[in-house]
Amino acid sequence: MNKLEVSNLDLFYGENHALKDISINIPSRQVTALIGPSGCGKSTLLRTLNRMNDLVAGVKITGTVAFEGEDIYADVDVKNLRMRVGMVFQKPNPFPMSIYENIAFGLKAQGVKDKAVLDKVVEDSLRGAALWEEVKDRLNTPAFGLSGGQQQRLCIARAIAMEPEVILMDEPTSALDPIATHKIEELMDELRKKFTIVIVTHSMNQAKRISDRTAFFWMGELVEQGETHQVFNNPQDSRTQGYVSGEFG
Ligand SMILES: Nc1ncnc2c1ncn2[C@@H]1O[C@H](COP(=O)(O)OP(=O)(O)OP(=O)(O)O)[C@@H](O)[C@H]1O
Repeated sequence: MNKLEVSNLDLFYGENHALKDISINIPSRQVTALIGPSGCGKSTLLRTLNRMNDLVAGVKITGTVAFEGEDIYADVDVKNLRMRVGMVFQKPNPFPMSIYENIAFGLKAQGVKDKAVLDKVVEDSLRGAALWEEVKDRLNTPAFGLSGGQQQRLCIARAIAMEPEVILMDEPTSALDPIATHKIEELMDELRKKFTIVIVTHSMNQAKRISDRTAFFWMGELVEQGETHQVFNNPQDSRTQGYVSGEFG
């Protein structure tokens, strides 16, 4: 089943035609990787999936993005959409508060006050992000005291706490060292059991290691998409072939 279906999507930043007639299906509970050279539109596409581009002045979008069959650019509650389609950014961005409060923040904003409920969500989310064991004895200390890799897992835990259906990840490991990157990649195997994941990555090895499907972008076009092993081992388009073999990009 497809969680998201993008059809004939065009996006302009003013005069810049950044996405050209994109159609792509994102299957449930799989990891879909978006790859391609810098500026080809990967992050732009990612941001259209929960309407983050709405925040950019002068953006024009045509085509449809259906989430569970419903067009998210029609009359939808955008706040609710962003809860169901969460996001993890390139640079870890914990809130300037304790580890506990980082996770509890979203629920508290929704009016949840019961300490037992909050405690459980905090623990479950930190376990889900493979961070619990490292932080369980210092939940009330500032999140900024964590390492970069731990901060990124905290941001994943914060996303999980809202029980999203989809998690969008924009180069989530590009600011991390290889060991922290490895931890996040290991975590993906657990996350894909519960969530649909779309990840932008510059690392072809990362896409190969963690994704089920890969889509290759080139100058705003979606050139090729398919099962990851097929896109890397038997690309159909010469531009994909050139990119995955490291000839350019
Ligand atoms: N907020 C914005 N306002 C105007 N133009 C933008 C904005 N964000 C991206 N663009 C332009 O849209 C095009 C696609 O950019 P995008 O960031 O989606 O590419 P990308 O493939 O994610 O690149 P990178 O790998 O470098 O992050 C580029 O020409 C970029 O300059």
